Amino acid sequence: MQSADRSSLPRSFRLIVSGGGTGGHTYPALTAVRTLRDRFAADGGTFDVLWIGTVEGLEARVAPIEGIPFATVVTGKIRRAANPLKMLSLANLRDMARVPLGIAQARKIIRGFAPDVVLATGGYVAVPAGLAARLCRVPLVLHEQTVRLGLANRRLAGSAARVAVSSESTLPLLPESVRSSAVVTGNPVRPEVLTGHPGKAVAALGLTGFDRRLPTLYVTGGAQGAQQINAGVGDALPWLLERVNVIHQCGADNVESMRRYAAALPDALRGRYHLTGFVGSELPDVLALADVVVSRSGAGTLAELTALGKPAVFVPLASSAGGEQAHNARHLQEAGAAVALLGDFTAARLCGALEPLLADPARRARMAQRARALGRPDAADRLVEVVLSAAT
Ligand SMILES: CC(=O)N[C@H]1[C@@H](OP(=O)(O)OP(=O)(O)OC[C@H]2O[C@@H](n3ccc(=O)[nH]c3=O)[C@H](O)[C@@H]2O)O[C@H](CO)[C@@H](O)[C@@H]1O
Repeated sequence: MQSADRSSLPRSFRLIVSGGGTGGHTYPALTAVRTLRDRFAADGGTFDVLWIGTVEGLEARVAPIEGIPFATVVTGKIRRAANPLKMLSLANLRDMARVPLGIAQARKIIRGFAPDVVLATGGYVAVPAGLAARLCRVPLVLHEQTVRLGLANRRLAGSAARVAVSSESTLPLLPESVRSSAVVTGNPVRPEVLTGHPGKAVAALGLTGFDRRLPTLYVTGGAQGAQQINAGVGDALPWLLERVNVIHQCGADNVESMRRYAAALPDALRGRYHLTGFVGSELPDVLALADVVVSRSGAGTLAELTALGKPAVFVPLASSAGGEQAHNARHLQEAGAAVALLGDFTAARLCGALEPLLADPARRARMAQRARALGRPDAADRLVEVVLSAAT
């Protein structure tokens, strides 16, 4: 894939970025900030940035680690319901009432910082920040990770100067008024995710019991872990560990319950199983070590696995907005880039999907190649071009 054409940079640029809650919204924002920072540093220009997030979102932990100044606003979590009347629950009404306060807080922050552009990457916090950008007449750029616009971006689309989307298939789904300003950038992936080293994962995680003659499977349920995947993998462990080493990211709250599966394993197999709540800075190395991945099909994970070219078995979260994860998984399956386990998930179905992949390295290689063809390693460059071009 061709890399994005680079425009010449202004002498200085001030950006407010807002988005977060989960990794899916936080990491694209972080990657865009880092990309701009690097480009201005290389060019000798000045780049100032401020992140507007919530106290409880992942962004509140990520921004300080990266040295990004961080300001908080309150916001409301709007809970979806099939019946519109149920949207008027007490919790929703209380949360909706918090949005105007969040807008007022964000407006004050934007006035004080005077950014050239506000970039919003979704999540509840993006709503007050995006609406305040419009009130302050600052150009607003939206980035959407998923195929269908998320709730926050749907609310903000009418206020945006530019909308950056991750997939061509999003374009026909956009409101007509937004389509003309939309650009397909892809979903930015943190660069370090692409440069992991298998040997470092072995050393960092102490995988001394792994049998290096066998392939390695990485199981991930997203940052919180997925109980559905955990139960299926737990039941399948004796079968799996005869054929593959397993790194299982199960969510911090699920480690104790998963330990009982490990305890029941024969001694000969136990060393091939590594259980962890969350994979932190060693994620790139774990991905590099993995020959096959079993995962939820959230947009962030998908962007990473396609950029790397990893054969995957997806177990979509059935309750994701508009069935978005099932749509993602199906899309990759149709391209021959993954297997999608839609509907009931059982250990037997998981083993059935994995068996041909574990047994046949050539089959894995073909799937990896098709996955890589869907990856967009230059998405961050493309997104920052859109951000820079939105400045008036
Ligand atoms: C439950 C829900 O609403 N999920 C949505 C959420 O996904 P969510 O943020 O939960 O999941 P994503 O797959 O988008 O991103 C997860 C990110 O966390 C990282 N990670 C995960 C586990 C771990 O141990 N360490 C780690 O670093 C992954 O590598 C990835 O970068 O936002 C996505 C993007 O809008 C949507 O597509 C998902 O449907």
